[in-house]
Amino acid sequence: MYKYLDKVNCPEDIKNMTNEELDILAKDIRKFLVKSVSKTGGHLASNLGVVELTLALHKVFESPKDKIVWDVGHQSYVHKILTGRKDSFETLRQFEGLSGFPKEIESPHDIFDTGHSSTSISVGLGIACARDIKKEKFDVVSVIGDGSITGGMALEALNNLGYLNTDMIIILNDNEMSIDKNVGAMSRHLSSIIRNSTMNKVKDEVEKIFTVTSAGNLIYKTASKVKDSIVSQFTPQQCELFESMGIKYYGPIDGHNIKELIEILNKAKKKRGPVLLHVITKKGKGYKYAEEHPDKYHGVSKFDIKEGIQPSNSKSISVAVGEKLVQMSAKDDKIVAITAAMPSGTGLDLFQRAYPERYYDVGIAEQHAVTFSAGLAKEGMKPYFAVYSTFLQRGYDQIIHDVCITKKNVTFLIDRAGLVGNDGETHHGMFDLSYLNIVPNITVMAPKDTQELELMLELSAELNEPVAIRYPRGNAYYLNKGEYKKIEVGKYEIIEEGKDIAILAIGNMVKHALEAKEMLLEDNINPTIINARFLKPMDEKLLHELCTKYKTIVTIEDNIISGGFGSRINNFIIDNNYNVKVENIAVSEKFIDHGNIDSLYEAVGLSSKCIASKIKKI
Ligand SMILES: Cc1ncc(C[n+]2csc(CCOP(=O)(O)OP(=O)(O)O)c2C)c(N)n1
Ligand SMILES: CC(=O)[C@@H](O)[C@H](O)COP(=O)(O)O
Ligand SMILES: [Mg+2]
Repeated sequence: MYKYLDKVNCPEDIKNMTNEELDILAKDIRKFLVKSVSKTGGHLASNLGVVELTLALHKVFESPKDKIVWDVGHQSYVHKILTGRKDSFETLRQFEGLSGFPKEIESPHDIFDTGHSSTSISVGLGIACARDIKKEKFDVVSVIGDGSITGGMALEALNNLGYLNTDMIIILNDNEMSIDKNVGAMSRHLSSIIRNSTMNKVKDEVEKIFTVTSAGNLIYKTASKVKDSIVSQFTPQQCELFESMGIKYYGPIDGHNIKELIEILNKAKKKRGPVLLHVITKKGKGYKYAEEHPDKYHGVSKFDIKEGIQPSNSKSISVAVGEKLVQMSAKDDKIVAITAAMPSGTGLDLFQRAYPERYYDVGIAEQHAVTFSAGLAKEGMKPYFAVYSTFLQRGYDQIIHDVCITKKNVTFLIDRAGLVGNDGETHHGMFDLSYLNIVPNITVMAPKDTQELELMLELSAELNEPVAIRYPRGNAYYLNKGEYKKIEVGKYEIIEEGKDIAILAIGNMVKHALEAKEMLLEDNINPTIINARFLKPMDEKLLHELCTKYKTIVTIEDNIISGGFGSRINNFIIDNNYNVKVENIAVSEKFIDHGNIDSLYEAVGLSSKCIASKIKKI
């Protein structure tokens, strides 16, 4: 099956391989990646794009003495294959299996845990500065994509790096893609460099002349000589973007030419001060479907290699949100939609197609997205910022400072709220109920199912204040339980009457509570099930009734236990001196690993079975 891959178990195994052997190994690795990820799911296109780059890095540098820091880290599978973890790939992103991101606990070669984008230059600079204080000698390389470098943190780090003039190398892996097509002025500038580069110009001339005359050899040597000038003289090319910050720019460099990469990296090692290598790669390289659709093959579930990803007939909650927002926008031309580089993930790609003039993809820039939305609201627009819960953490100060203090009319569509599963601790949206609980002036709601989510979207359109609607990752689902009519702010819903115990479940935990009730009925326990639609404002009237009528109150939330929905109910009970027993069922105060969502719910005690057994114990 593989010519060389079976002999490679650590970076030392490739040190003496020739470029031709490395090219064959690259083919092996691509075959392995497609085969393995098609079985487990994971990030495919980004990894296919960095095979030669990763081989060259491990050929030239001595990891882990030299530090290679991967930005986001979704493209670190090749790095993991080369550093002794090839045989664990069938456990990729599974519960207690290999992580899909760099993990310090997994290998000394994983220098720093990543998952959120744009952190690698800050990390690299910190490591390099510590190295210099300790007067140690090793190289620091941060590998960052053209999408991730648009993140504010990366620009802050570049500014500081140029100022400190620290010895470190930045590899800008430019495939002109974020998850979807990359956006922004930086991306446009970098693409213009690629288009105008001598590398491409020479290539075009050679191809043009080569096809016209038979003097191919002569012209071919000329071309390689010109291309070599970037490599041999290693003179920084003009790129104001970085040079103006004191960062020496070299590029564009062919990110699939191992020979060129190794030569350039060896030269970069010898340079003093900050060096940026602009490496051009193709996202999805080597697998036809991924080359043609790098966005669809960015993050994949299991698929058939021959057929490729087949369209699924189930609709995601995000698509339902996108459809509803499009529908609402037909009647309200003040609605504008904002995403931070996640149009397809949040369903806003539907909005972009319907109302391109009222749609903004700001790049991987959540802080900017929040305050940009506040600016839009200032002038009477009705901005909807759709963002994953975990990534909204990046814009937390902006939520307080720019939206809530002056009650700007911004609605946050918080997608991937709660545990997300295979992406693990850097991606679980398990803090938003807590981090919003303490912010004044914002209404926070969570629907029991997708139909109620649409009703909440309709309600948000009538409100003129900060609003957040949080909903989980996954396919649209419909409980057909309880009522589905216009929602009143702060009103919970009694879904099923019972006795002795009142269960207040919020958001997707209503479904788990109803399933748990089915199990409890077998033990003659018949709890009342309340759909606590709002983290805040609370339904105080109903809470007073519940605390008078029931001896035990149970709260359930797909969120960390500290400071979330349950703690809000606890405060109500304490503040009103009710003598009721309270049980908060939530994610305990620790970070939760990756794994499929059902095994995680089981592990943290949020599965309906765990809920039922906890309530039985009460
Ligand atoms: C703060 C943050 N926002 C959004 C994401 C989601 N995300 C993961 S990878 C990615 C695109 C990264 O593009 P690029 O850096 O160019 O890497 P490529 O996949 O093209 O190699 C995005 C937006 C994230 N990981 N972190
Ligand atoms: C690496 C990254 O942050 C994204 O690719 C993320 O993994 C997408 O998550 P979903 O699969 O939930 O859209
Ligand atoms: Mg990219």
